Amino acid sequence: MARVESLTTEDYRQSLENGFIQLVNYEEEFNSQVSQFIRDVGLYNADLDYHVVAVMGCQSSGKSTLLNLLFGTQFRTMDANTGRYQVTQGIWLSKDKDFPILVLDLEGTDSRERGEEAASFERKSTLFALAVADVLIVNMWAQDVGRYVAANLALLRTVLELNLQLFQNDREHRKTKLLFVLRDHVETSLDLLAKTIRTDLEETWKGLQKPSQFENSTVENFFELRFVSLPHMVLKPEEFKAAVTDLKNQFHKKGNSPDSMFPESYRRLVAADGFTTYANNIWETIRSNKEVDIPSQREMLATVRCEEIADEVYWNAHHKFQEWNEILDMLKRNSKDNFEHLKEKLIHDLGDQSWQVMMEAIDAYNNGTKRYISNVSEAKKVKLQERMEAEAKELYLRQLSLVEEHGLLFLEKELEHLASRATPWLNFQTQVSKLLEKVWKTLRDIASCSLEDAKLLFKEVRQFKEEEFEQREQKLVERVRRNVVDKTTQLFVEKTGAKFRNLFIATLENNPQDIWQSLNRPLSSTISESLKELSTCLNEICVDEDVKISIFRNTMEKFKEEIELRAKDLLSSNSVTMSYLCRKFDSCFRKDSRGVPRVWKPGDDLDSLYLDAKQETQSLLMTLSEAKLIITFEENLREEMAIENFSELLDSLEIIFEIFSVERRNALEEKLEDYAKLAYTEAKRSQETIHTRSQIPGWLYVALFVLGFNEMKMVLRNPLLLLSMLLILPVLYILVQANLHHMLLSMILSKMEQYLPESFNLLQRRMHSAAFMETTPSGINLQSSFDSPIPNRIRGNETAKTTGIRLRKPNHFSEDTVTRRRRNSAGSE
Ligand SMILES: Nc1nc2c(ncn2[C@@H]2O[C@H](COP(=O)(O)OP(=O)(O)OP(=O)(O)O)[C@@H](O)[C@H]2O)c(=O)[nH]1
Repeated sequence: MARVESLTTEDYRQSLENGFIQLVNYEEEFNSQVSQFIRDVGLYNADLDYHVVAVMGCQSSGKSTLLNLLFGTQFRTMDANTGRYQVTQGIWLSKDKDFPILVLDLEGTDSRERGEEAASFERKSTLFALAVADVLIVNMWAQDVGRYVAANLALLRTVLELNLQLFQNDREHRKTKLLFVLRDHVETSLDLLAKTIRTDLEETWKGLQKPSQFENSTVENFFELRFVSLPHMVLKPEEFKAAVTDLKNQFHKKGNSPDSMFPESYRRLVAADGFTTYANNIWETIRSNKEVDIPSQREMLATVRCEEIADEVYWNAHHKFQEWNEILDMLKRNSKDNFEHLKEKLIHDLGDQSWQVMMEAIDAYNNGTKRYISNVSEAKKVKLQERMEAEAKELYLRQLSLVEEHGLLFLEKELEHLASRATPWLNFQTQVSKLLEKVWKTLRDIASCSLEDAKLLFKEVRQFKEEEFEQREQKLVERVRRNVVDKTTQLFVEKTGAKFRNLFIATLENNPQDIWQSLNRPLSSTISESLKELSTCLNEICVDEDVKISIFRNTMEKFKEEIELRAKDLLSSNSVTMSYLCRKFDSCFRKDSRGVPRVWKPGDDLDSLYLDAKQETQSLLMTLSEAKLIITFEENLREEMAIENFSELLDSLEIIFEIFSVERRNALEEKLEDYAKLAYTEAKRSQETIHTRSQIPGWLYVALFVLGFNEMKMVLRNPLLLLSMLLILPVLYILVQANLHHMLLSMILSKMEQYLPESFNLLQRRMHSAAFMETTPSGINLQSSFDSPIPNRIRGNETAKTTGIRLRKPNHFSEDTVTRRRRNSAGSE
């Protein structure tokens, strides 16, 4: 892990204001804010269009002063009045005031402050400067040249040695410009000084142990040597200034001229945005005393930077994907939205748009990584593309899933609505096709891409989702179709059951004895009709042929069950069953062969009729106990139902089931027995009553006439009563002529049966009372042997006057006597 330092915000702000920042501090830590500094000084996007200059030399040799003058930087310099001391510690970074030049100010090589560590830091900082800088300024006092100052010779040896180590594996052999700036130049010609330094360098180079491939190489193979002298800054300030200006101009000269300070071939090929990473890696390698391998460092840089750039462009794309994801989240949350609304809110052309976002990211990546090792950047690009594609596919799939889920919900709701209709089969398949078309259209519209690349990218996802939707949609439709089939079948079963019930009731009423045989034909035609209609409905529901056959099979079974259920239900109540049995018994016993109610005459053979009727009724009970129906189908029915291939399906259908258990049948028989006995008793009594009526003596009629004479007179005198009599008498006459008077009489008598004895008692009482009455003008004397007549009362006299009858009641006439006589009268009857 790299050791890094980080400035406080205030320190960083101050650094930025000053225009320089400490790249490596005294403790050899790399500053993590260098990258931000490069951004803030506007060099981050310079790509390769920038240069790096580093200066090295002895402490307090005017390095910072020179850099400030050449590049307009503001490195701190020593104040001569306070004595010589180390100003620059570590490595400092600044940028040319006007040009894309990064300037590195290195700590003095012979630092007193560092003591024994100075040599070590000198090697590290030199190695670092050689690795990153196109131009390395070697700052020397002119008078030290050729004087074999130990510090200078050591410095040159270090430079050569480290450069060899650094670039030994670099096939490109990027040269470094070594610019010797000879300060306080006074007398010796520059050429002579330069020659001296060159000789020193060559000698040192010869003395170096070189790898075999560089055995015959020279210093010039690795360095371009350039020499500049500056006059004494204090003694010849004007000349110094002019020389500095001249040098400054050389640094700022544009183009690739031979005298240019920054030839193209010297570039370190590190894009500005990767400088910090590169510099950090180099420094960390140096600091940890590992061998710095420039090619691998470049590869490492490419790896790091390509990854950084890939990340950067990925996040840009990701943010766009995220925006779309949020739209989908919102749509998912608002699941109440109906399907039409959903379609409006969905992201249209998501496939194309995602592809464009990815392409923009790839373009940005290509642009950002074009300066890095191509195989590294290509490898990273593949990964970036895969990452974005995965996200785009997920997003695309999410949207299709949303359409799928909402589409299925919509379909389910609409299909349930179709199924819930009173006639669910009606246009079922047509409606289903319309609904499916609607959902499929939305799905396809949303999935569609116009860009060929996008089509290709999302092809698999689209296929997967369409297949999944197809399966789910089919499952749903089949489920609802099954419901509709069940409902339709049930409706037909119930309809057929209801028809059977009516037929059953009608047959029970009319022809109960042959009930099952009588039902066969109408029931066969009812079932055939139902099957035909069901077949038509199934066609509307669009049921497969083989499914249809199984539906017919099931329906036949259901028909059987329904018929059994209906028949049992109809006869489930004993009272209902008894009503049919009683009716049967009555039709045999109480009615004659023409169905006319019998009037029991004395000569009728009640016993035989009773036994026959009972047998007939028991036979009906036996018939009703077990249903035996045989349904036969017409030949052309299979053809009409288009199931010719299933000849066995519409063979005759036998429906056999038990209606009454043995226990229930026994119970019914008992009830029937009771009913028959009662009917027999009634009939017997009725027969006896009629027999009694035929024995009424003739004098009774005379008595009735005499007693009713006054009433007759009253009728004849009253026009209203007379008119009523005139209406009633013809009716009575017709009844007598039609021989219905017996029946009427029988009915009246049977109803009045209980009152007859009382009537006779009353009549006898009247007759006895008549014995106490005076003889009427008509000459009839009803006076009896009673001794004491009833005392005349005003009301009695009045009544006698009105009716012409005078009532006389004996004193000893008591209730006991009436009762005794009623009993006698009833006994004689
Ligand atoms: N004689 C002379 N003095 C100079 C020249 N340039 C700078 N100085 C002075 O030398 C002293 C040191 O200058 P700096 O620029 O701080 O030297 P430095 O090499 O950067 O010092 P460190 O960073 O401490 O290594 C200052 O007092 C400068 O004024 C020059 O060309 N000639």
